Amino acid sequence: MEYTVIQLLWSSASVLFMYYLIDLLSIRKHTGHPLIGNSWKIAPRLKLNFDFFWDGTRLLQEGYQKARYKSGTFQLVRNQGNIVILPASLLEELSVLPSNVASPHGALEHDLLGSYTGLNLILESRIHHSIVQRKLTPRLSLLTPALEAELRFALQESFPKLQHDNWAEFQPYQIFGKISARLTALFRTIVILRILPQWVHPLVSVLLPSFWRGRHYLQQGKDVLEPKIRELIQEDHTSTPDSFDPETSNVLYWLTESAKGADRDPDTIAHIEVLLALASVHTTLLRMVNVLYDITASGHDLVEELRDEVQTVFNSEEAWANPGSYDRLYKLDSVLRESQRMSPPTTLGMKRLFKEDFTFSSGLHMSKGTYVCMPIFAIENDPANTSNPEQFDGLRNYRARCSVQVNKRGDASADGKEYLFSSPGKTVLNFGYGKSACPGRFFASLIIKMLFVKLLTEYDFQFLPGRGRPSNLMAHEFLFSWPWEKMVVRRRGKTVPVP
Ligand code: HEM
Repeated sequence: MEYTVIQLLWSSASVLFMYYLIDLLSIRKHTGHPLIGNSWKIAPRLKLNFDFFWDGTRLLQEGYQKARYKSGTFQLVRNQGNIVILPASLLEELSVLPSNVASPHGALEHDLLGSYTGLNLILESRIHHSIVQRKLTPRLSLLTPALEAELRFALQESFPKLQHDNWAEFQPYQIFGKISARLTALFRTIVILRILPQWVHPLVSVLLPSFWRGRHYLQQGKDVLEPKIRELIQEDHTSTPDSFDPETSNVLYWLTESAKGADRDPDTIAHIEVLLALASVHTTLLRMVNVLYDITASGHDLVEELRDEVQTVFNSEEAWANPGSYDRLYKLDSVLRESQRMSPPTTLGMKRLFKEDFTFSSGLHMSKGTYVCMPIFAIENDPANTSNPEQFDGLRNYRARCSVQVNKRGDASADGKEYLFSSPGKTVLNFGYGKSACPGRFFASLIIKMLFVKLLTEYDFQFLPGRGRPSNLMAHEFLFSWPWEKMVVRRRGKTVPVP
């Protein structure tokens, strides 16, 4: 009996040792790209993954600084496999590679642990991208009045008992994220699973409450949406592109209308609708919370400057009736972009999975199956690209935009558009770059501005006594705001008449 136990222990130890050796070999699989953060040469993947989880931003900065003067690439280790970080000089070439060579969705599915979170559907369908690009964005001005009404209602519900001059505690994340709170359960599953080795995912995922909550919300979403989708499929409607109809101007309607072939199925359409909410809600919520923190931390002068801008732009009933007025809030737009520079949803971007071998024009070779990305936070916050990067300067982009207009007066194309929140640039990659850049960025820009027009004109905000700007939390490359952080708010006495 004792002999059997010892034998069992030896066998288990041998299996673990073999696993460790194989793992160690696989860690060094992309020769030619230096491993960053690997002070201990025989560190197991679990430790290297944990280092990245805990200290990712610093490791990426370190790799970026070292790589700039060497081959330009470096490598980090995750449980899901190694990632190769490419230099910014390859941006143009990478961004035009077709998805059968370097797939953004292959990388995203890999990243978000698709099979455990239900996000693998993005690989099978492209409809979520085209809906936002072709149906939502062209209709933004038609949708603006309805969005304003929705926002007014939501704010009334959230801050119901505020009196002028009475400060009240509130939780920005909870209020801004009422609708999104349920879906963040999917994100929690991703973060927890990514700490653990890949082979334990099938077991651990089913033990995570967030996994079941995510599944439950996905199922709940589907249960609510499916009967309506079935009805829409049967009725075979077409929406009117140039007028707003509260019944038909919505994503569900557009999805049903556009879905063809295998996509034209209630389960698939409902799944896509829920995933779209996930793509949009978490990212916009993070921006709303962080812009409020950044504006409050900047102090009275910035707040007043933004209020003056709102007053100047929305100076008449016609201005309020014109959805394009939000596009003229250049100072607020600048704050949004600056806030996203300092606290982006992720510090890595331009993620691609190579589907076949490929050699860049520089001679850099990528073998099939290589996961690549760019250190977008490190690139944007390099002093060579942004002066005083550690300082939040809300009007930085506004001034840059104005100076382009002044210096290139007479050149109609020099409108400084490249400094707008929704404009990706070679060193500003938070929305991606090129043809696969986020199609929802114009919508995000509009709704965040709408919210801040209301907040700035109708409310005053402060941090709790003795507290400064709340810090964000980082896990791997992802940024999170503490959901229960509190601030104080009061209703303003004198307000711009907001409809
Ligand atoms: C501040 C808010 C947002 C940020 C920072 C953001 C960021 C991103 C990024 C980095 C990508 C990947 C681009 C690439 O592969 O190069 C992306 C894709 C996408 N985003 Fe956004 N996004 C935001 C808001 C939204 C909103 C509001 C919507 C929907 C209305 C949306 C819908 C999408 C869709 C459909 C994709 C494409 C996914 C795919 O191709 O599979 N996003 N976004």
